[in-house]
Amino acid sequence: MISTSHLSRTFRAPGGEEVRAVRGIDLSVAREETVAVLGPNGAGKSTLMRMLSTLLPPTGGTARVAGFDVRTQAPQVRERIGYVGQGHGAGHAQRAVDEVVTQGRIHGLDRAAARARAAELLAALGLERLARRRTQAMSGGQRRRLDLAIGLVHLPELLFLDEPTTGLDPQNRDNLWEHIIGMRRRGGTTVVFSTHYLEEADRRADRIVVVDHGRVIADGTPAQLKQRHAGDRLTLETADPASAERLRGLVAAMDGVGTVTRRGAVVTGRAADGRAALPSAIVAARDQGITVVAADTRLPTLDDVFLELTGRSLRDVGEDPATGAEERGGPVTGVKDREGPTTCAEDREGPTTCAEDRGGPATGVEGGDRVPGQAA
Ligand SMILES: Nc1ncnc2c1ncn2[C@@H]1O[C@H](COP(=O)(O)OP(=O)(O)OP(=O)(O)O)[C@@H](O)[C@H]1O
Repeated sequence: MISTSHLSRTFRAPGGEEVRAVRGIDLSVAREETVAVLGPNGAGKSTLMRMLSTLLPPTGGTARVAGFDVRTQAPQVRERIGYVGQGHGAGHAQRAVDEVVTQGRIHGLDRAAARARAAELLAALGLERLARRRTQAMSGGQRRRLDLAIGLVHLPELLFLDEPTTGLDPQNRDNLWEHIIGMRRRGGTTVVFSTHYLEEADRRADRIVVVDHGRVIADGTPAQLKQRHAGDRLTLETADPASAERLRGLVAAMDGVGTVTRRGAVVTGRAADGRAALPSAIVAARDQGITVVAADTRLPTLDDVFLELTGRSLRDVGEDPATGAEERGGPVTGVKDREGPTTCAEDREGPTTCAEDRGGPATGVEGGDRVPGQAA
């Protein structure tokens, strides 16, 4: 469904400085796969997805999406994909339901089908009661859900979702995923999404691609990545820091154990097989007269993988999914500052013309992050 070769994108910042946002990515995604793209802020995730969605022309390499070249066959690609970016896709003045119906009509649905589909989506995303509200009077989280309805209206073969659940409360996250899973089941939709919520990637993705500094640094199923890059976690607690320091030395010398650290009276380490290493560590401690007061081994999490790969924890840059974000009110769903001013003449029924100040001319709705009139 997606195949890229050395795909690259370099931006030229106003001072002439080159920003190599994506540096030669080779990626393939099979039909019906759900792939999460993870990476720290500024890693190149959005740039990659925007190139694959034809919103941004690559400056190097090639990409084929749904069988077509993103550079030379953009209209064919657009007919087959849905893209929900980080900016708002909805306009300002229309009522929510009309936004979705209009987009459905652009994609070739007749009025009745577009209305039926809009009603289904608004219900699935918890917007039923807001269907007649004007978008400018909706909260950030409500608009985010409307953006998703707009991106899903034409049942695309391939769906790109750039941080789709940022700004949604836990219930709406679940509603959204239930809807996506239903689409997948019914129509075999392929899904590529980025997220800062590792737990979401772990739970929803068949495969995870970790991007950093514009390159793919890991690619595999969640289980493979945990196995390859993290190893089991060992934790042993002693009665005091001095004995913990002695225990740290013992554990570090054990076969199949690495990265052993101590904090206070607690020693932690990585083990290829935690269940085998834990009893050995306890026996080694006992033989040296060290009392272990608590011991534990657990499977690695994606956070461990991420830390191992990038030296950073995604918890530092993402938000806690459990807290929900609608009430926070921050511009989590807005277009990022660095996008700078984008001039777009938006004509909802016709083609959209945009001039992107830094990235050269684009044919997409840059500011609104909507793939324009695919089926027009
Ligand atoms: N239009 C632009 N002009 C100049 N630099 C840009 C532009 N768009 C993106 N960049 C730069 O390219 C790099 C990759 O940005 P990108 O938005 O792809 O990262 P990301 O992984 O999606 O980050 P985030 O998690 O914060 O959304 C960053 O250094 C960013 O500042």
